[in-house]
This record gives sequence, C-alpha cells and structure tokens, in this order.
Amino acid sequence: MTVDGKRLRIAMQKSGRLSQDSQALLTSCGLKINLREQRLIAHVENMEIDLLRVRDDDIPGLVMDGVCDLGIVGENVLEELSLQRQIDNEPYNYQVLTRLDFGGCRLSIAVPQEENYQSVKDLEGRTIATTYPRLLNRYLKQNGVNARVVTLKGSVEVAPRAGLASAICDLVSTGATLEANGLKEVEVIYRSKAVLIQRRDLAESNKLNMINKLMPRIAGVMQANESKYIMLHAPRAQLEQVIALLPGAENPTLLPLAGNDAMVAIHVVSSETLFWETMEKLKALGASSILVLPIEKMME
Ligand SMILES: Nc1ncnc2c1ncn2[C@@H]1O[C@H](COP(=O)(O)OP(=O)(O)OP(=O)(O)O)[C@@H](O)[C@H]1O
Ligand SMILES: O=P(O)(O)OC[C@H]1O[C@H](OP(=O)(O)OP(=O)(O)O)[C@H](O)[C@@H]1O
Ligand SMILES: [Mg+2]
Repeated sequence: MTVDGKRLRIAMQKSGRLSQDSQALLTSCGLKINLREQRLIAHVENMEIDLLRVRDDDIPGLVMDGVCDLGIVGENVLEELSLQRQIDNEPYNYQVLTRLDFGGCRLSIAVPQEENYQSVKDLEGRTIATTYPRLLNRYLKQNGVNARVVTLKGSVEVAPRAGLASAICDLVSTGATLEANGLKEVEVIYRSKAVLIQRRDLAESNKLNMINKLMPRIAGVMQANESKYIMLHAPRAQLEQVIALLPGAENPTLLPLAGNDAMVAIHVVSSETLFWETMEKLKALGASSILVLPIEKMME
C-alpha cells in the first residue's frame, strides 16, 4: 500500500532519544518545522514535506509498507523488524540512504555484577529478558547456545531483580543504567546508530528530486558537525612546528598581523577538534589567541 500525495513524508520519533537530533538535522538542512507538541503530522513550511511523529518502533514498518517515504530510526529497531518480517514471510523492503551521526548505542547481554561470568556458554539454559528477541535469538543461535528468551517492552533492566530472568539483553550507552541495577555488560551483540531509510518502490520524480536535494545537505551537516574552525597567532620562527601540531592542516591560511612581523595568524578547517593537550603544546611554542569554533554548514 502506498499513500498518494505530492508531499514527501518523513517518519521520525516523536519523543525519546532520537527526536531532538532528528529534528535538529532536518532544521540544519533548511526545513522550517512548525511543531505543536501533540500533533502527529508537522508541516514543513518552506518545502513540500510532512513530518510524521510516531513511536520509534513504528518507523521501519511505515517505510517498508510505503506509508512514509523516508524514516529516521535506530538500526537496532530496523534490524529487529527486518528479522521478524523475514521469519513471518512478510515484505521488508527498504533502502538505507545514510548512517547518521547520532543515536549511537550497543545491544548487550548483561548479568548480575557478582556473577563469575566466563563465556557465552554460561548463558546455556538461562532465561534472558529483552525488547529485541529476534536479534538475541540470532546471536544465541550463531553461538550455539540454548536459552529462553522473554520479551519485555520496557524496564528490561529490572527483570533480574524481579525474578523474571537471570540475564538481560538491552541497549547500553554509558552503562549507567546497568550499573544502577547491579548488572554488568558481558557480550555486545549489535552496534547501532540512527539511519535514514527510504521506501524501495519510491518512483515519484518530485519526491526523488527532493531527496536528491536533501542528501548533500545531510552530508554537509554531518561533515560540519565533526569539523572545527581553528584560529591562532603563532611566531613565524616556530611556524613549521605549530602547523605540524594542527590536525589536518596541510594547507593552512596564513595572514599577516598588523604591526607585528614576528607573529602570523593561522586559520584552518580541521576534521577534528583541538584537545587541551595540543593547545598547551601550541602555547608552549609561543602561540596565542587560540580559538576553536564550531562550523554550522559546509559544502566543498
Ligand atoms: N542510551 C542511549 N544512547 C544513545 N542512543 C540510544 C540510547 N538508548 C537508545 N538509543 C537509540 O534511540 C532509540 C530510541 O530510544 P528510546 O529510549 O527513546 O526508545 P523508546 O523508549 O522505545 O521510545 P518510543 O516511545 O518512541 O517507543 C533506540 O532504539 C536506539 O536506537
Ligand atoms: O547505558 P545508558 O547510558 O544508561 O543508556 C541505556 C539506557 O538508555 C535507554 O533508555 P532511555 O534512557 O532512553 O529510557 P527508556 O528505557 O524509558 O526508553 C536504554 O533502553 C537503556 O535503558
Ligand atoms: Mg520504542
């Protein structure tokens, strides 16, 4: 089933870990978004685009079924639904347009902290609680482990304390949730990031044109996110050593300083930030006025 209409439909998480970053990405790409808290659909004022704000679990299905043209979702949720649809013999067509630079997390197995865990074989015969039963079952099968998988939609981390399971398989980022619940991470089974996906059967040329316009903008925003504009004053006598310390500064811009022939201004766009340690080394070489600035947009 596909939905008619000229406006490109993008599904994104309404509220949760991905919503702010998804919205910020689209805004940086030039979309003027008029969000009212409770609205399911948000119209983009300056382009023929509508945003569908839904639970993240619904996003892959909306794209696979052609209800939305694009979706921003975690690979963990996407892969789980793909596996489910494969098992159920249902269509699971989609195309990943690009991996994004947010939503990074891992799906890991965790056991009580006091347990003397040695290897994956220690999971044999146990009950493991998770929101991702198909990803977990695939991992267990690949490792030749027989375990019982219990599906919980939320609060997975409390399952061991509640006596529902003796291990869990849940998303981890800093590890704070596991620690707070007396658990330790023992196996990473999947590494995930947010991705932009497109429905496979998209043929309308106006929508494809819009996507072709959006993609370089997304690449530009991501490149800008990881780049910095670095400016500093450096003594001419130490120029070579100073430039060698700047990440990715093969061809820096050198500018004269009014009334000071001994120093020169260096400007460089770097693909990395400057660490405090490097700044201290630059200072020791006689550099001053060191500035590290964020870059909003980039097009090369
Ligand atoms: N701690 C984390 N750090 C970074 N990314 C995360 C983290 N936890 C989850 N994610 C990513 O963000 C996605 C959404 O997480 P969130 O916790 O908001 O989901 P949810 O509670 O299922 O939300 P919804 O109400 O939309 O169903 C996850 O599927 C995952 O891809
Ligand atoms: O390793 P950490 O940094 O602690 O992150 C992991 C937690 O983050 C996610 O939940 P979230 O905080 O988004 O809340 P939710 O469980 O209500 O979705 C995930 O489900 C973990 O519980
Ligand atoms: Mg969800």
